[in-house]
Amino acid sequence: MSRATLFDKVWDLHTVGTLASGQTQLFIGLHLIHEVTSPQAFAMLRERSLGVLYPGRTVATVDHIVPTQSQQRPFADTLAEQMIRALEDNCAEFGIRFYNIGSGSQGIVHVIAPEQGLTQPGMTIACGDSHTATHGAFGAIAFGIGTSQVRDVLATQTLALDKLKVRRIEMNGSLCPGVFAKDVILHIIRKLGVKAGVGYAYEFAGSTFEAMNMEERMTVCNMAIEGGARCGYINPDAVTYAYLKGRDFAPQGADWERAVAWWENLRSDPDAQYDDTIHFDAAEIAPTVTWGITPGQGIAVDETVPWPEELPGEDRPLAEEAYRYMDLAPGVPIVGTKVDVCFIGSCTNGRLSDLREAAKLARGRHVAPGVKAFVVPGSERVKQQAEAEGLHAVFLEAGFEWREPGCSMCLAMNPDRLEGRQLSASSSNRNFKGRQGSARGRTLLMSPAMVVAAAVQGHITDVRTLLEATP
Ligand SMILES: CC(C)[C@H](C(=O)O)[C@@H](O)C(=O)O
Ligand code: SF4
Repeated sequence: MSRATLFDKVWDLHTVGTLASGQTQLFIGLHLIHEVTSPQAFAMLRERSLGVLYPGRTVATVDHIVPTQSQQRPFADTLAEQMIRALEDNCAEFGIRFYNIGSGSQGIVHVIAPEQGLTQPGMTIACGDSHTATHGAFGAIAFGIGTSQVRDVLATQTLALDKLKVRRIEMNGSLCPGVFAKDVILHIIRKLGVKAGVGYAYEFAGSTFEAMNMEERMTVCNMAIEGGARCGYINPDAVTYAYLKGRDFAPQGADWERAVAWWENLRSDPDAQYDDTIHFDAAEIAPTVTWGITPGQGIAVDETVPWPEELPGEDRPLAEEAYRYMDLAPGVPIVGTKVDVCFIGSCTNGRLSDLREAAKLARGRHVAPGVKAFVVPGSERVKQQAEAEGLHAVFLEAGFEWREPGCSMCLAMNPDRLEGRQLSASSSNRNFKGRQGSARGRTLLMSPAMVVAAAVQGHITDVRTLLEATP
């Protein structure tokens, strides 16, 4: 198998057969489920009197609907209570491992699987959730699926799929101070657009990604879908293996050596054929922030909101819609935009290294008057580790709230919501209209460090100006 990409190799190794439709029947190694997209799938199984074929290959957690303040049961929200009950019942009935609240391992699905070593190189991973590409950071082929496909995986452990093309996104060089993995992916999406990846898997390659730790790689792969790519991945390397070694579900002893040799074998060949290759230079990336209503409407923090004439013709109608919705005028600097709410968390930036970066900047500073700022760890383990390091104390002292793990205000299927026209500085991945709970609420996406900068200044701030003053 020379001249093959990791994507090709993993796809071929998991191909059960070709269906009459021409689609591939693909075996799914790991299936992750949460409370939002699974109940109907289980209902469909029951309707057809089907069971779960390999219950050991499905792992469940609860994340979207969990309150991040009082988690006392029954939840105040009866719909949320019903959803968690349904998951509890389904997992009990079908013998599926469930990381429930208080288990010590609950959290956002894309945070908990990697931290337990469930996510491994060369796997096929599916989840009824569009940000499943996060797991591609390990060199897995991981993608989001719909509820009827969740049913298919439960019943057959396979999916009927069309093979994707592969685009290599090569970035080389070091990131400038104040520039993080989040800025890298916001920059890529800004340059390529939110639809460019449709029909593609994105392979992120080059020295910039090689220099990233696993959590940074997850941040990048997490947002592949925001660039239209259903799946994004990075070839596994020594960084991947060092992260995985010793985790709960990682291979042990002699199996470990065998696994590493196998994973190495799955890396894209040096002369692999790609359907497309795009080059970026890391040095050209500045702290990046979105000004509009898609993750592609981003600018460097020291730029002004773009004029329609500066944008390609096809992007102008959406820009007009965004000026109106966001109440931001073209030509105006984004720095200085007043913020109401500052949110650090989500499957993009709710991991320990994100909280460490944020705490570094928050230390010795205070949230500006009138700003509500809160930190939501991505999982119970992240919370526990952060507390062991004293990060929670740094945040609390700086005037941030310190919450229980969950998706929280990333999409506001829980009590954490914007109100009215509030504007949020958010470390999450989507800035769609109404995304954070209020039909007219506004979201600016940025790195956790930029969220802290906004929180302490009360307005969008170039994090580099604070870094210079950070001891
Ligand atoms: C609720 C879920 C299906 C949804 C997704 O697919 O991504 C959510 O996680 C999101 O981020 O919008
Ligand atoms: S944190 Fe946000 S993006 Fe991630 S799974 Fe939850 S709702 Fe979706």
